[in-house]
Order: sequence, then structure tokens, then C-alpha cells
Amino acid sequence: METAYYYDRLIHLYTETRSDWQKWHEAGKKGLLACAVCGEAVKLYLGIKTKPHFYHASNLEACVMEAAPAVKETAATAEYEETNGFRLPKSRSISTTSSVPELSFKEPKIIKTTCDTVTLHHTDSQRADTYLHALSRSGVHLDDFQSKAVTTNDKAVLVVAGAGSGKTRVLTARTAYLIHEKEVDPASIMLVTFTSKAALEMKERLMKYPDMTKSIISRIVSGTFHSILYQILLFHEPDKWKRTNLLASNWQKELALKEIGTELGIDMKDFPIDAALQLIGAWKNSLQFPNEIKPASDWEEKVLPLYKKYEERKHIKGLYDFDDMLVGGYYFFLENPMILETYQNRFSHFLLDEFQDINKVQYEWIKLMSQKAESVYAVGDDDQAIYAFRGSDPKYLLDYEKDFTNAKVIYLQNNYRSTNEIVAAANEVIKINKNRRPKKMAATYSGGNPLLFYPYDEEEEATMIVTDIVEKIQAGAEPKDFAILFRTNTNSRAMFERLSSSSLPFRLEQDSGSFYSRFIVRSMLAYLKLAVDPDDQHAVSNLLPTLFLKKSVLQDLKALSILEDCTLADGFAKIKTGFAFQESKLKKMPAAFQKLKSASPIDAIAYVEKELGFQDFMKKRGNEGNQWDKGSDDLRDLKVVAKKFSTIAEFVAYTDHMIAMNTELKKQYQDTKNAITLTTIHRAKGLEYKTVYILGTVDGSIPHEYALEAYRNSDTQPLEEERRLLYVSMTRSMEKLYVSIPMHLRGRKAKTSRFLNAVKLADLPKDEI
Ligand SMILES: Nc1ncnc2c1ncn2[C@@H]1O[C@H](COP(=O)(O)OP(=O)(O)OP(=O)(O)O)[C@@H](O)[C@H]1O
Repeated sequence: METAYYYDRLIHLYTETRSDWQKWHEAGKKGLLACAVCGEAVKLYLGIKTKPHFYHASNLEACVMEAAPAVKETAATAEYEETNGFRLPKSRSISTTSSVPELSFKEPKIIKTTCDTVTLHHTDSQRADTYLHALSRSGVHLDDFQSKAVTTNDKAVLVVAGAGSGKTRVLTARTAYLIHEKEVDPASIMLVTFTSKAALEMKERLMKYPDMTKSIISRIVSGTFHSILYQILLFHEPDKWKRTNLLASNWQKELALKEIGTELGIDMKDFPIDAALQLIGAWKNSLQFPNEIKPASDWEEKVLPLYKKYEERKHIKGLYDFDDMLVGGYYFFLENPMILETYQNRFSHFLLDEFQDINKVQYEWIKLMSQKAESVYAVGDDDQAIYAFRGSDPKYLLDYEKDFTNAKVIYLQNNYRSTNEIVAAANEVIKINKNRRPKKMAATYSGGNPLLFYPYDEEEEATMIVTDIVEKIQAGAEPKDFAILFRTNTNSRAMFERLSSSSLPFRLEQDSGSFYSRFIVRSMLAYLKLAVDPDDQHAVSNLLPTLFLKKSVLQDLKALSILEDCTLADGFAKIKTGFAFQESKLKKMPAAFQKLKSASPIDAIAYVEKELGFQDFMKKRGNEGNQWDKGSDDLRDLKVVAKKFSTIAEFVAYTDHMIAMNTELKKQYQDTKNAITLTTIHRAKGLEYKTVYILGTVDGSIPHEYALEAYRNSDTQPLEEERRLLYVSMTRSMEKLYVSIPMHLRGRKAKTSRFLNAVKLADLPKDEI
């Protein structure tokens, strides 16, 4: 059915405003839609594959579309007119006979792949080595590439392990092989992993290998660069590196930077400290020290003095952070050649995981340590290098043969994780990158094609995904089978909200707080909150910076409200700042709050923006900060939500509820193993899921706007890293991959990610709908 009653208005799906579908979907859930034939409650179906339609919640076959009356009345369009400072929607009549609007439902497409684009590499059961025989008998099968990688005798080896090619298997088998077949003392093996979890996982896997014992495994030196170096430093310089001197938490570093910034006269309120710390970390990991840096942008210029003082402060106070473990460790060995020699003599075999994400200090340290080693064995995938912003550099993997003479490079090109169709599509995307080792992954089994779908915007995207997950769970899937991947935390807002209002268990893997607590968002919401509650102190303190007023004005307002018996909102008119222009602006505030009270949230936001100086504030403050998050994006995102509400009271109550849910749900599902994963692509690295959804695959999101900006300035590296991010996200999927291409993002028309130009599309086969 394509028609239904919304209250007493007859609506038609394919002749009315496309942007209303989400509103109607929600109305259906609240029982506000009725069948145009029988009057029974109906809902609006918004899923990925099947065309949207109204359906009876109780009986699917109850009425047929033909019986529905024709739509005659007028419908709102996306056009607006200005009245008294508010933007109000203009009405325009349409009829059922009008042509289908531009934004009708866009059918999903599949990524077309031909089976001969990838050929399966054959595996070989002939094992020359006794230990590999034993491994095979115990269930650890290795293909030809893997066997070759495990048994190589070369001194410097680079295993280029494509996505899902079993690098963990190879690393663990290689470790066991060295011990059992080559009789290497486990204590002379150093196994470096990207995370402590990976080190633990490898030890657990090793336990299942033939002739492995706990005591053998415990003698292997394994862990992250940080943990290994820290143990060494703690052993040699226990006082300097004692635990109590560590700035272990982010908040400790943030506090230090905040104090330094204030000392330097920088306004640190809402300064993006996390991004500054990230840049400082990247500099340190690339062994760039404050006096040598030539800032390459305004942002770098801003952070450089903070970096300098931050280092000085730690030095004076005898403190250190995680990056110091690496830099300190490297210089410790440079300055103590005798100790260096002891370690060089001790470690004969270095095994290095995730080599594509190694940074300069780690690399230099390994080169130093391994000068006398029998083998340096690096495993990584240049197509999965995604940590440049932290100082990692794939060039070490790309230039391996230049740095390690006579290095042998072995490729693992069988992907055991994903279907042929997913692997082929991912190959097509990544092969456009120039800065890579050419390779082509081959899959080991076939399945369904990856699918592209086209929601109207991020709201509809979230709804479609939830519908799809619910259907799959009803058909037997489990919540843990699903991952929803997004580029940056702000891309997860709508998805988080939709999952929160469903009963699906999900885990949000992110550190940042709620979208509604972000600087620009809470500043704008402060106006709306004061319109609803003129005595909301919290709102006043969030609003003051937008009017360029000091924090202390809150105290003045409180005093005024008592002395003059008025609300805090009315008090604005009586504030004395000493600047005539500012005071005359403040005088208008109480009337403005009154006006806002009766406006719809979207009109109210437009009014605050244009009439109350918020746009000026945004220009001066909102876009401050780093290249990833922009205040203007947040405001546009807020408008997308605002459109869904007709009163400010409802809207602000919703935002408060979402802030509470952010904390609540994090706690609720923290330990639930069987939950949907909602995570950034970065955090999904190394993981695999049966079904993966990629959100917002449009230009400006993937690739991120900062990479496009760099590209416009002739720097292609960030764009290549963004392409790798798409590759990593595609290859997390084992069986089903859904790529979402919203037609609008943050209220603006969006364009399909340029990365998808590399794939060929076809219609979804009828039997798959
Ligand atoms: N020879 C093999 N035969 C069958 N399955 C294998 C083989 N090698 C690896 N696998 C399986 O393939 C999957 C992918 O392996 P693994 O997670 O080690 O890949 P990876 O190289 O680390 O992937 P990525 O780099 O994409 O995270 C795992 O489920 C693993 O058990």
C-alpha cells in the first residue's frame, strides 16, 4: 500500500515529500497512521531491499492498494518563506497525477563482481617440515603462502598479509616453529603486537599448539612496543619511571595542557585539547621535537607552544606519558651502549605484527635492537595502514627492502574471512591507490554481493539498518553478528538514537560523550532551553560564551533576578557591560526568548542563528580547532534532528534524554557479549563480523572533508588513507556487506563517495528482494 491516513490527512508515499518518510515511520510506530481502506492502524516499512510501503501491523494481507482513495489535498514541500524573522514552510499543491518527485525511492544496487576477477590459490597438503605436519594434524592448516611464510630461513622477512589472510595464524605458527623446529630459546624471541589484547590472543592460540606449554610461552617476550619498553625502563631506571609519575589518563594530560594554555594566555575553554594531544603524540612518535618543528598550518602553529611547555612541565615535575615510554626507551639505549649490547645479544628473533602502523621511534628502536639478530620478521598490510594521524607511517613497510638488505617479501593472498564478492569489491576499491604494493586477494568461498543502498538522509539510514537487523535476527541471526561502522564519532548520532529506541542490545565503541553535549550543540540548545525554562542556570552558562560574555555574568544575573524579581532570561536586558552596542543587543533578549517559545525547533534555530548573533559567534569560535570536527557540521546535524519535532519543549526533552541514554546504555551493555557493535572504522581494525553496515559512504564523510581539502592542495596521501579506511571496513565483513549512501547528510545534498566509482553496479536480482 502506498497511501495511508496521517491524522486525517491522506498521504501518498510516492507523490509526497520524500523527507517526510521518517516522520511517518515514527508516526506509524505511535499508532498515528491509519489504513486508507479499512481505517486500521498501519505502519510504514523502511528497510534496505524492499520498496517502502504501508502495512497492517496485524494482518499484512488485509487491504489492497487499488482500493485506496486518491490523494487530493495539498502537501508541504521543502520550500520556505520568511515571516517575522522565522522561516516558515510554504505550501504547494500536488496531485496524485503529478510526476514522481525527484527524490523518490532509489532502488538498492549490488556491486557486480565476476568470479574470474579472483582465482582461488590452491593449497598444498605436502608438508616438508615435521612441525607443520604436527600442526596440521592438530587442526592448524596452513596454505602454501602461509607455510612458506612460517618456514622461511631468511634473515629479514616481510610478510605482506592481506585482509583476512590469517596473519595471526602465521605469526603464532612461526613462533611455535622457531621454538620446536629451529630450537630457538623462547626467551630470545620478541613478539611485538599492536594491542595487548592481540598479544594475549596469540598466547592463548599458542597454548593449543602441539608440544606447547605455559612455561615455554611465558618465556617469550611479548606485548606492545609500549609494554615491552616500559618493562625495560622500569628495570633499569625504577625511580624515573615509577608508576605514580605516569600521566596515565587522558584527563590528566588534558588538565596539564589546559593549565599550560591558560598560562600562555590562550582561551582554553572549548579548545580541542584532545586533538592537540593527538598532534603532540604524532610529533613525538615521529621524533620531532619542539625546537625543530616548522608549523605547516595555523593549527600546528597553535599547538606548537603547548607542546613545548608540556614537555618542559613534565620534565620539571618528573612526569612522563605513554609516548615518553617509546621516546625515552629509544634514547635510553642510544645513551647506554653496554646495556644495548646485552639486549642485542639476548634477542635473536624479532616478530612484528601490524607493521604498516609502525611509527618512526618504534622503527628506529627495532633497527637498533636487531643489529645482531638472526631474523627480523615483520607482518603487515599496507592497504590497512590507517594511523597516520598518530604518527604511523606505511613507508616502513613499503620501503622494507631498502632498509633491510636482502629482505625477502612473502605475500599472503588468500582471504579466509570474506566471500568472493566482498573480496573482489574491496580489491577494486583499493587498487586505485598508488602508494601500495600491488596485490590481489583471492577469496576461498562464494556468497552474496555487497549491496549499496540509498536512504534519504542519516535518519532514514538508521531506520533502514535497524529494520534489516531486526529481520535478520527474526530469521535466526544473533546481535553479535552485526557491526555498524562509521568514519567519525559525529557520524553515529542518528544510528545511536535509533538503536537506543529499539530493544536491540548494542555496544557503542567510542570515548566521546553525547552529540548533544558538544560545544556548538549545547550552546545552541541553551537558547531553546531558556525559552522553555527562563531560570535554567545551566543553559545560561552555556549561552554566555555565544554572546561573548564572561562566566561571572551568571552571578550578576542571579543577583539581578533576586533584586529585580525577574527571571534569569529577563535579567539579560539589565546587564551592564560598558559597551553600548552589546547592551542594546542584550536588551532585546527577553523578547527574543518569548518569540522562540512558540516557534518550532527548526525555526527557532534559524532565528537564533540569524537574529541573535549565533552566526557571528560560529564564525569566530565555532570552527576553531582541528580538521576533523567542525562546529558548523554539528549545527547542521542538530537541525536534522530539530526538524522531527514540532515544539521546543519536546525537542529539548529529547536531547536531555539522549544525553542520559549515552551514559546509561554504555553501562547497560558494557559486558554484554551478544550485542551489535557500533564503532568507528579505526576501532574495528583486526575484527570480523558476519554482517557489516558502513554508514555515510559519501564524499566529505568517507573520504573525510579534511582529506579532500588536502587533495585540493595537491596532497594525495590523506585521500589514500581514507580509501584504505573504506577497504578496512569492507573487509571486516564475512558474509554480508551493506554500504549506505545517504542522499543527504546534515541537511545537505550528498554525493556518493568517489571511492565507489571503482566498482561496477547492477540491479538487485529479483529473487533477493
Ligand atoms: N589456512 C587457513 N585455513 C582456514 N582458515 C584460515 C586459514 N588461515 C586463517 N584462517 C581464518 O581466516 C580468518 C582471518 O584470519 P585472521 O583474523 O588471522 O586474518 P588477518 O590476516 O589478521 O586479517 P585482517 O588483517 O584483515 O584483520 C580467521 O577466522 C582464521 O581462523
